[in-house]
Amino acid sequence: MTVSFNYTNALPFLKETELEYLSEFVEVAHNRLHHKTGPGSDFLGWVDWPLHYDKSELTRIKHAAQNIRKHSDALIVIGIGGSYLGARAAIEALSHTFHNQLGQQTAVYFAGQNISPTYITHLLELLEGKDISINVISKSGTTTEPAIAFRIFRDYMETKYGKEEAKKRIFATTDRSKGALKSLADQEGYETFVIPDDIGGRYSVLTAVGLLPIAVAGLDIDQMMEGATAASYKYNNIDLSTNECYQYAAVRHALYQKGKDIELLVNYEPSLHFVSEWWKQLFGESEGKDQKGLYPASVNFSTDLHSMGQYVQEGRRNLIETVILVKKPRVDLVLESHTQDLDGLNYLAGQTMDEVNKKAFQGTVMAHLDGGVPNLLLELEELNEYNFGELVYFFQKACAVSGYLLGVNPFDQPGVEEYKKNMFALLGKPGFESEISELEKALVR
Ligand SMILES: O=P(O)(O)OC[C@H]1O[C@](O)(CO)[C@@H](O)[C@@H]1O
Repeated sequence: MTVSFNYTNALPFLKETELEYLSEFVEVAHNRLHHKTGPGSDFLGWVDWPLHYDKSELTRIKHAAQNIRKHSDALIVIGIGGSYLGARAAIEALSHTFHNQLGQQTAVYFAGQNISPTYITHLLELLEGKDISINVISKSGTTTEPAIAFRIFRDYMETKYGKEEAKKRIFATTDRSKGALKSLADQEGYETFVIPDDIGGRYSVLTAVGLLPIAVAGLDIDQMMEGATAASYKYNNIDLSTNECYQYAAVRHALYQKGKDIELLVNYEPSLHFVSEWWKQLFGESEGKDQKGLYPASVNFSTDLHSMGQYVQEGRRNLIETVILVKKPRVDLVLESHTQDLDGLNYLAGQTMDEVNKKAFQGTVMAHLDGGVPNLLLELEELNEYNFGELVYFFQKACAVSGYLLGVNPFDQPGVEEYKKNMFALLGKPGFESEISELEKALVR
C-alpha cells in the first residue's frame, strides 16, 4: 500500500451503521462523477486525466524544464490559488528542505500570490546577478495579483535580457484560446502550455500548471503521473466498504453532521506544510458555500502542539483531525548516548529521531481522542513523486464526493468574486463605476 486511509479512531464518535447509511449517497456521487450528471459537470476533466492526459504536452513540459534547468539559476513561478499551491506543495514536500539555498539545482521562487510591494522588491533583490526564467500561470488569464507581478517581471526581463532573449525565458500556462494572458503570450511569442477547459484551478496540479515548475525543481513528473494513474484505478470502485477515498469523504461528512465543523489537516513533517495549504483551497473553495461546509484548517506537529495543542486538547469540541503520516522518513538519525547525561536524554540513546517523532504522533492521537477529537489517518509509505500523485488524486476525488454529499456544487467558487468586485470598484477599474459610491459611503462609516 502506498497511501492508505484508516478511520478506526473516529469510531468512538460514530457508528459503522452511520457510514453504511451513507453508502447509497456515495454511490450517487460516484455516478455523478463518472457519468457527468451532477452540478459542475463541465469541470470533471481531472477524473480521467491521469489516463488521458496529453502525452505530447508532457514531452514539451519536460523539454522546457530541461532548457530552464540548463540556462537559469532560478525559475519564478507567477500565479495564485490553484495556479500556485499545487506546485509549491509538491516541490516543498519532495525536494531538499533547503532546495533553493543549496544552489545545486535551479531554484524555484513564487510571485503573484500576494500584492505586497515588499515581497516582490525583496525577491528582485535576491535575483540580482542571477539568470532567471519565468512561468506565468493563470487559467482565466485575468487574475489581478499574478497580472501585476507579471507586468513587473516582464519589464525586468526585457531590461535585463532584451526582448528577444526574454521571449525565450518566459513560459505561459493558461487557457487554450482565451483570456488576456493567452493573447499577450501569442503576441509576444512566448511558449504556452494549456490548462484544459474542464479542469478547474484547484484540480489542476497534475496538468502543466504544476508539472512544469515541479519538473524544473528536478522532480520526476512521470512517476507523479503514474501514481495518479494508479490512484484513478484504485479509487474507481463504487463500493464504500472498500474504497478508502470514499470512506474519507463519508466519515468526515458523518462527523460534520454531528457538529464537527472544523477539520485540521495534521502533519509531522515540515515539508508537508504546503500540502496542507493546497488541501485547504481544494476543500475550502469546493465546499464552503450556501452557508455550509467543514472549515479546512491545518497544523504542523509537533511544532504547533506547543502553540495550538492546548486548543485542540481542551477548546471547543467541534474539531476533527486528519493526520498525514509518512511511514518511512527520507533520512533518519540515531540519538547517541553521552557519558555525562547532563541533558537527561540518555533514555533516548539508540532510538532514531523518527521513532521519537512517531511516539509524539501516537501520544498525541491518544491524548486528542481522550479530549474528544476524532482522528482520521492517512498513511504514506514514503514521500516520493509516485505517492504524491496518488495523494493528490485521493484528495481530489474525496473532495468531489464530499461536496456532492453536502449538496453543493464542488466545482464553482462564486464567493471569491465578492472581494474582487469591491477592490476593482475602489481602484477605479473601468466597468465598476456603479459600485464605488456605495463603497465609499461604507468606508466613511
Ligand atoms: O488561474 P487563475 O485564473 O489566475 O485563478 C487563480 C485562482 O483564483 C480563483 O479563481 C479564485 O479567484 C481560484 O479558483 C483560482 O485557483
